[in-house]
Amino acid sequence: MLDVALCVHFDTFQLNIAFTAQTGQTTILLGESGAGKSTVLRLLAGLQLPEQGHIILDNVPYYDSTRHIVIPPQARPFGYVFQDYVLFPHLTVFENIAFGLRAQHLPRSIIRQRTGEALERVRLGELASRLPAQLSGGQQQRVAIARALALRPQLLLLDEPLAALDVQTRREVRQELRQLLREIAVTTLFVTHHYLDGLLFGDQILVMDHGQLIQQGAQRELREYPRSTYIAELVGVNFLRGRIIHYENPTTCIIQLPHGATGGASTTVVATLKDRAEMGTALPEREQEVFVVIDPRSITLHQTPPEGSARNIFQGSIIHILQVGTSNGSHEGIVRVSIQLQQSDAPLTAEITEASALRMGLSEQQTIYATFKASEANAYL
Ligand SMILES: Nc1ncnc2c1ncn2[C@@H]1O[C@H](COP(=O)(O)OP(=O)(O)OP(=O)(O)O)[C@@H](O)[C@H]1O
Repeated sequence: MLDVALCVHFDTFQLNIAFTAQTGQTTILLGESGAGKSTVLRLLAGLQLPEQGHIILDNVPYYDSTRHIVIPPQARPFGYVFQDYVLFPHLTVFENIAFGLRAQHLPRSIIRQRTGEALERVRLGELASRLPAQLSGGQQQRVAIARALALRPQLLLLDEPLAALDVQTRREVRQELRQLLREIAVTTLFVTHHYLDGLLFGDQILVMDHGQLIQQGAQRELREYPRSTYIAELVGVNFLRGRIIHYENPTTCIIQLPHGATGGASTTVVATLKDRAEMGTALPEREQEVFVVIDPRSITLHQTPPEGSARNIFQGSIIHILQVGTSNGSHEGIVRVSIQLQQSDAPLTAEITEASALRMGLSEQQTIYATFKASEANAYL
């Protein structure tokens, strides 16, 4: 197991993070630029020293402030793949990969064997004598990974491994990398600001903001129970906060949304306490603050005041309409329609098919009604 606790500060930036990861698991470190993700990798690699904490991998301490243990970077069995790969331009692919092994003064036969293995592992055997400038971005990334793997690391640190690639290559390399990480089964910490990477790679996702861990869990937990607007935006769901003012029955409650900063009138949402309905968890007190999540696919749009069974009806105007590709398993185009609600400051986003958007003739600034059922609004503590 990897057991990490790190504390450091620079001027006004304070980093404070603790987590564990199972051996062989990939952990995604997700956060905006400046959240402190690369600092965590540098601290782990020993390129920077924390002020306090510990780094313990499979019961071996590499840093422990209370026991005064500081193992230097070169003695840590950690492979580090930098964001821009940092390949030596004058060395061939083979020599780039062999570099770390040569630095360890290993016998030539061992260097040849391990470099060969790493080349095969990333399927670059045929390009061994090329220079980095003669490789595509995706191939350069594989050289950087092979260089780390040749050292047989027990922990792999990947800093935004897909960031330097264009969109198309990124898509292809993402799949390749996923396969590779599965095959090598080395404990991996994968830094990214792309939620999609988290979805594909992460056994667990750690979300960082301003040097702190703001949520931790599997992707499903983040999507179903986001604990901040930032996470909800990353995973693409609607997120509201409010107070329970009334219970209609033990699982359905009415939630008062706060008055918005720009003076929007407060309003209410009828929601379901999903955990209570499914797992019988305790009933939150009245006046208790809760979060509410609504999947954008559960929101229906209407041009005129709707009639029907939906308990939640909001009027608003369309802020923007965004094409987001096709839905799973179908070739139908999907659009996300963001609405500024009249009754509240919270925006609401609906995901509908392109065909329905066209049929309704949706355009920005247009007045629209959004509805969703109480059973589609999930409230949780
Ligand atoms: N050695 C240092 N001295 C002073 N400030 C630093 C140092 N290293 C990092 N910082 C600051 O710490 C904060 C976190 O930086 P870090 O590079 O870890 O963020 P990040 O989440 O990896 O962002 P990005 O994705 O842009 O690389 C930033 O505000 C940065 O300016």
